[in-house]
Amino acid sequence: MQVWTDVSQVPTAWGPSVVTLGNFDGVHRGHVAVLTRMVADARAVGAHAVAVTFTPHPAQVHRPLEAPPLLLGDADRLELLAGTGLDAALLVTYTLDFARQSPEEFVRRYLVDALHARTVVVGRDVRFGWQNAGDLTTMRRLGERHGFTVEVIEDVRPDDADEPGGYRRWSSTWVRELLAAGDVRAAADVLGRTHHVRGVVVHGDARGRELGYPTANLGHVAGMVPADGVYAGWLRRERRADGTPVPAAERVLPAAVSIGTNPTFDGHDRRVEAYVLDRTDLDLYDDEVALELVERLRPTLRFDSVEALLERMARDVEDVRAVLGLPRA
Ligand SMILES: Cc1cc2nc3c(=O)[nH]c(=O)nc-3n(C[C@H](O)[C@H](O)[C@H](O)COP(=O)(O)O)c2cc1C
Ligand SMILES: Nc1ncnc2c1ncn2[C@@H]1O[C@H](COP(=O)(O)OP(=O)(O)O)[C@@H](O)[C@H]1O
Repeated sequence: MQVWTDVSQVPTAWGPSVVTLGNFDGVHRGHVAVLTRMVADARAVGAHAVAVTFTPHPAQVHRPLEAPPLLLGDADRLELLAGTGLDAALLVTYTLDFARQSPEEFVRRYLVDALHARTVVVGRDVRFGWQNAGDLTTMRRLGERHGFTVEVIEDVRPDDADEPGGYRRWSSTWVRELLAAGDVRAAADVLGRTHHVRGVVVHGDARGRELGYPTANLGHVAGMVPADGVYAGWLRRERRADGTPVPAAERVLPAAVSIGTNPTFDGHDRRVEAYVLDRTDLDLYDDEVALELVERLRPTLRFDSVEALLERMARDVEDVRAVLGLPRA
């Protein structure tokens, strides 16, 4: 998949294209269903499939105080978009200047002149252009003027959509709610994969090693951090600080993940840290790692003594083994 960060980077001879617009935060099952179908349609008519997407999230520009936490960082979002088979993604830097374009200007510059859109795929509730002035009717009118068709995508429903109790459409909002409640299992059902966060390993309070549980502390976490608590998961070593490759057998390691302020030690900062089971020999400092969160085991607790915390951590580790299907120690 080609990635352009500005419309000027689109090759002049690019196209024809089938284009869709969206934030695609989380690249959840609804997004994937729409995008894979769009890719198939584009292939069938010999066109390129392109997604136009934005960074930062428009809500962060227009309503920074109310903007939702993003499920994924840009790198992960692009990687998952690439996985759907898209030929290209145009990652537009979203600024107030960009937002000031009229619906007509945006469509002409981006969809028509640069991407040579033959088909534009949108949801029924699409809004675009300054003050969200453009809607589906506007897009259809612009399509007639500029020679593209508009395809409206209906909700792709979960298989059990007709179950009693009704259904809820797959959405980024739903995933955020589930993560805020710590329900990473249910979030995985909506995402179609295990949720992960990513960061570079930084120095913590140098206590973990003394306790017998060294933990890799994540700095600058990308991706939505779920509710405080202890989680079973996997630590994926993605990039070593010195650029040397990680041996295949050392890439994905079982981990007990702690998210919280370490109240037992009167901590204040919220930490995201992971203990790799049965290892004390790792050096993860400055490595980029992803933490896949499979199941929440318990809330974060304030223990009366370090011994009580250690006893509980030993149990956590056994719970992690059970969740991940690893043999007991
Ligand atoms: C599996 C696991 C469970 C944990 N549970 C708690 C907890 O319930 N309460 C708490 O205060 N700290 C908890 N911690 C965090 C420890 O307090 C923390 O790892 C320790 O203070 C080391 O900090 P450091 O990495 O900054 O050196 C947990 C850590 C792990 C790995
Ligand atoms: N099993 C392990 N899980 C996580 N990190 C480990 C492990 N073994 C060694 N390490 C290394 O030890 C560091 C954590 O040690 P710790 O004493 O908790 O110090 P700090 O919290 O100050 O970084 C990690 O960043 C990593 O480089």
